[in-house]
Amino acid sequence: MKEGYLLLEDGVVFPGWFPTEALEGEGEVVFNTSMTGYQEIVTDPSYAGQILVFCYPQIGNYGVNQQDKESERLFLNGVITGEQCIEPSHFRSTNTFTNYLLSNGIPTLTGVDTRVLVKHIRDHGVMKGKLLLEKPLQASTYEWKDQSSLVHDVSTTSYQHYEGDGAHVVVLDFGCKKSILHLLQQSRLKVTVVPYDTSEADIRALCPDGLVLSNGPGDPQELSFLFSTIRNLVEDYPTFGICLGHQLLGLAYGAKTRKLSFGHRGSNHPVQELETGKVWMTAQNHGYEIVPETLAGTPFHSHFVHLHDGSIEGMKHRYKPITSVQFHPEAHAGPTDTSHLFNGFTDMLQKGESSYYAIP
Ligand SMILES: NC(=O)CC[C@H](N)C(=O)O
Repeated sequence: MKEGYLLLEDGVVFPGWFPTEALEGEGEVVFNTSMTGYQEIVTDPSYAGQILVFCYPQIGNYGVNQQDKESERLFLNGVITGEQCIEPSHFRSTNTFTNYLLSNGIPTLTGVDTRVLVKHIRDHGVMKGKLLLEKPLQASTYEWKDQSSLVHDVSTTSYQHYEGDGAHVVVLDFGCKKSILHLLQQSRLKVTVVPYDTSEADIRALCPDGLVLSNGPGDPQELSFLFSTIRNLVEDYPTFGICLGHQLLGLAYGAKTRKLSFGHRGSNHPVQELETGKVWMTAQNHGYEIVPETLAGTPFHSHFVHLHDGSIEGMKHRYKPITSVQFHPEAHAGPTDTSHLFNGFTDMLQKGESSYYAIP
């Protein structure tokens, strides 16, 4: 153990400990309220460039394993916890959480008063932070860089093909979680994952029956060079957008996005489905939202809303088979209550667009 510090961009310092190996790091400091699922969370590529604070005080109790990762590499820039378990207990565990992070080059600070830290972020909004070995100087003496090209760093660089005997779905990979691909494969779909900047002509050449716009890190507005490609494609193919994919759909049709003060990251976010009035518990990990008023000029209806702050959590095209969710129906980590949305999409691909019902 070695003393270490989190310095926030606003100058506030949180002391803690670097366990075994002291790696420094920097990134946007965000928090997740999930009590379990830490391995799925740290392997979600949407956290690229961020320092993640776990609200739940004790992390690592059941170790890490070969099955629960959402990507092969870890893309986040740091992890902050109250306490990390060094003697995990689970029949599948192959390593401690701490060693898993460090062997993947991820800085981690523990022994931090995460309750005060999370309250600070809730009051002042997410901001950049640095994990430092030496007692920090004034925040203004450091350089605070903006992150860019995050999607470029996490997307596949070549086509990935997965055989299946059903319809063919092409996944635009902005940082796709593995469990999204698993759910598509479970429906026996043939799946092709393509780099996020694949041209419209190349995607059409794959003769898809449908498209998935995946989750991914960073500000969706940075991908403005893709908006016309996305719009042209989704006009012709049934599409399901997830999280970043949902935001890109909105932007492609002229809606606007903005940053939430402290984001939605956790496994117990209630959303209401407006057509039925039903409330679902969902897994979430996003820092941006579609500005509700700007949906008015688009052919989309808001389909789900967040019950904490009324933000848009899903939308549906008025007459084309295009739907999207801001939350994560694939869960991992989190509740699987909305996994039926995948079946809705895959059924539509198998049975044809006529099975899509528009909102009157
Ligand atoms: N999980 C995601 O796809 C996140 C989308 C986007 N990067 C956001 O933070 O809002």
